[in-house]
Amino acid sequence: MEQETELAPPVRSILETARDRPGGDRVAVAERRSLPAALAEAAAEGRVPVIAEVKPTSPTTDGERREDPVELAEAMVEGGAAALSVLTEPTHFGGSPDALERVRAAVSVPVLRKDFLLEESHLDVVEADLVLLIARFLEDVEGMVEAARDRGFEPLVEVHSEDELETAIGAGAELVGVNNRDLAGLDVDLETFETVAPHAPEDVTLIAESGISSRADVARMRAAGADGLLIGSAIMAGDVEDRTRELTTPTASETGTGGTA
Ligand SMILES: O=P(O)(O)OC[C@@H](O)[C@@H](O)c1c[nH]c2ccccc12
Repeated sequence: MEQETELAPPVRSILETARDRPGGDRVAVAERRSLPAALAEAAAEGRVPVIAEVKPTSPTTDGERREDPVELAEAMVEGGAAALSVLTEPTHFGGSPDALERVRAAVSVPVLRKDFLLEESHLDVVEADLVLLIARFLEDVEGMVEAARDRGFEPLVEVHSEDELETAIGAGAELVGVNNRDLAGLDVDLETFETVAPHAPEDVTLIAESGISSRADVARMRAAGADGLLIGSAIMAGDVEDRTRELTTPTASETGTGGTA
C-alpha cells in the first residue's frame, strides 16, 4: 500500500472513516448476475455497454442529489444502462448499504457495490453482484479477491497504473477497472485508460472508469479497448434517464457506419 500522505486530503479522510466502519454478519449472494454477460447483451442490442453509477455526491461534486436511489436506478435502466454501480460510502459520497439493497431488489441488471473496502468483514455488510476492490489501498489483493468470490461476489479490481494492473492480474482478477481519476490529486485524465489498457491480457474484461462525460469520450474509451464504461457524474448531473440514453447511444464511428465521434 502506498504512503497515505501522497493522497488527496478527502481521500485520506475517506480511508480513515472506512477503516473504522463496522463489518457485518456474513452475507452471500443467492444468485449472481454476470457483468460480462450484461455488457455483451447490451452491445448485441446496439447499446454502448455502460455501468451507470448512483452517486449522490462526491468530494469533487457540488451539491447532492436527494432523490430516492431506486428512482434514479430505474431511470438509468430505462435509459439503457447494462449494469449499475451504487455507492455505499456514507460520509463523502452520500451512499448507504440500504440504498444498494433496495436498488438490487428493484432492478434485474448486475449491481456493483462501490466503496472503500479495506478488510474482509467489510464485504459482509450487504449483498451485491460485484464489489469494487481498489488495488492501491489493499495489502493483500489476492486475499480480498478470494474472500469476495468466496461469498459469491465478483470482484472488480481497480487500478491506475501498469504496475497495479500486474498486481490485479497476479491476484486472479478477471474484471479490471482502470480509474482515469488519480486518487492522489483527484484529477482526471482519459489517457490513463489508453496507457494501461494495452497491457491487459485478452481474456480480461476491462472497464474504463471516471471522467467520461460525452459521447466523444465514450467513443474514445471504446476505441482504446474498454469492454464497459463506468459513468457517474455525467449521468447524475442532469436528467438521469436522458443522460444515460445519450451516453449509451453509439456514435457513427462505433456502429461502423463511418463519420467521427
Ligand atoms: O463520476 P465519474 O467521473 O463518472 O466516475 C465514476 C466512477 O468511476 C467513480 O465514482 C469512482 C471510480 N473509482 C472509485 C472509487 C471510489 C469512489 C468512486 C470511484
